[in-house]
Amino acid sequence: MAFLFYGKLSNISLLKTFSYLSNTELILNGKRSGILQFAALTNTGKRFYATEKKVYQRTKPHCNVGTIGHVDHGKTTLTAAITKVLSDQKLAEAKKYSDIDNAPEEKARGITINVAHVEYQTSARHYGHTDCPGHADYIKNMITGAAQMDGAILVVAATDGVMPQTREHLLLAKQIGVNHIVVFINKVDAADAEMVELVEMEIRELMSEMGFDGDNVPVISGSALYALDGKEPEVGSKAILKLLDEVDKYIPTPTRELDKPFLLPVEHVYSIPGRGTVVTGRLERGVVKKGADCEFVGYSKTFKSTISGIEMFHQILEEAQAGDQLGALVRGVKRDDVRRGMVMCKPGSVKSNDHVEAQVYILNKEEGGRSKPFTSFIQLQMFCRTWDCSCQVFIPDKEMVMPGEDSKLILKMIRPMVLEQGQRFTLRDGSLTLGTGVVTNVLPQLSEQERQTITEGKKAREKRMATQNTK
Ligand SMILES: Nc1nc2c(ncn2[C@@H]2O[C@H](COP(=O)(O)OP(=O)(O)OP(=O)(O)O)[C@@H](O)[C@H]2O)c(=O)[nH]1
Ligand SMILES: [Mg+2]
Repeated sequence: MAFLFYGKLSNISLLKTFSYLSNTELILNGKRSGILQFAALTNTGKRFYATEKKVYQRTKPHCNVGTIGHVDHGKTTLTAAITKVLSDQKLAEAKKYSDIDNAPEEKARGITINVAHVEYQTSARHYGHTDCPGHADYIKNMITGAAQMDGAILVVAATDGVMPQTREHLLLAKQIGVNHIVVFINKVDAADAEMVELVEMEIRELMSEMGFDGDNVPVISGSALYALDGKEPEVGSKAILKLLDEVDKYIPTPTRELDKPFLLPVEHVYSIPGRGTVVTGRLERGVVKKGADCEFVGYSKTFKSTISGIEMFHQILEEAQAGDQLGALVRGVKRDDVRRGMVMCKPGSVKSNDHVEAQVYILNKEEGGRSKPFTSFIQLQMFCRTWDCSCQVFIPDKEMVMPGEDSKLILKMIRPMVLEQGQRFTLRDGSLTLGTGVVTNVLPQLSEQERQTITEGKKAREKRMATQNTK
């Protein structure tokens, strides 16, 4: 943030010399007062300074990427090098290594993640780029979607080749649906050509083994350090530009949520005398028009209706877009037919389900989680969109999950709800948040008998808890 002006507010004439001030952030007596408005300034007589605040201009498609890979392979150096090389073309602000590595803390659902968000552009796109300082931060960031990646740059040092965290990050990326990965073989200044070739073969093989298109993934080799230091452009800055070119081409621009069939998780249901039933919520995706057919799905029910009116802030709309908080008047639906947690969507566009595979990060005690591990068959409450539902947990590939670990889990729910691949959720045990996760696979629906077993398990558990409390 550029420091522009410091003075007394009574001195308005001085302010006017800064014609671009209407686009600046005002800090009054140390407190941020939002975007500067001339009208708000007159006669306050307080000391202030104004700083420039950049406004995001949507001129290019946006895409979120990040660097992943083994410790010390050069993820942060590469991030800094990208901003350096692009700043020479006025497409980024150069960030120093230390600016990136001192990542600020971010809270994502009770979990603290150190994550640096860097911004840059190529001629084709605008990028948000995530770099984390440590392995644990990568794991948490990827699972919670703190900065959801549309694609990633896998950094592999030519001096080391594939290492345990190279595998782990790739596996996690595959698991949570980051399918487009561009590889950067780094540190070629410290390895011979033969070595670089071997590492490329190794990484292609590993990626194929994990279900990526190993034969065709773009692999670029270079030296992030040389690019950052402005040395030997062939392996330095030119390699970075080649990498960015491949990122532009290989990682698809995410489809805009507006292009998808509409979906609204129901928050509240009201009955308005003389008019009918109104459901409210935030439109998660798509565009909804007055007169459109809709379907309600959730809590084992599915039924159709028509949207006869849309309102936002007590004003009537013809059409609402993803992101809008709206109320929809629905024809022929009784108040008791709909409840919070159902979704209102384009007919046939989603299904409910009660059995999923997920990748979950379990909070440790400091993050507000449990202090003890848990094993299969534990009953938890799953919170997702506007609903919550009891579920039974299975750990498919280990005995128990420790706090602070991530794990694959199978979740069986007491009743079918709308669940989709890529959806994020929280697991809670009473008032304790146990973990956060992402649905990686929707599995075949449970049989009635299986669901009954979970219901009985839940009742038995509640009874046990009740007797424990009365003792
Ligand atoms: N020779 C050489 N060294 C490099 C290159 N890129 C990075 N390094 C060095 O490798 C070390 C680790 O680089 P970082 O960028 O911190 O690696 P990182 O992957 O971010 O490491 P973590 O965040 O700790 O996982 C540093 O000492 C860098 O200077 C390169 O292209 N060539
Ligand atoms: Mg780093």
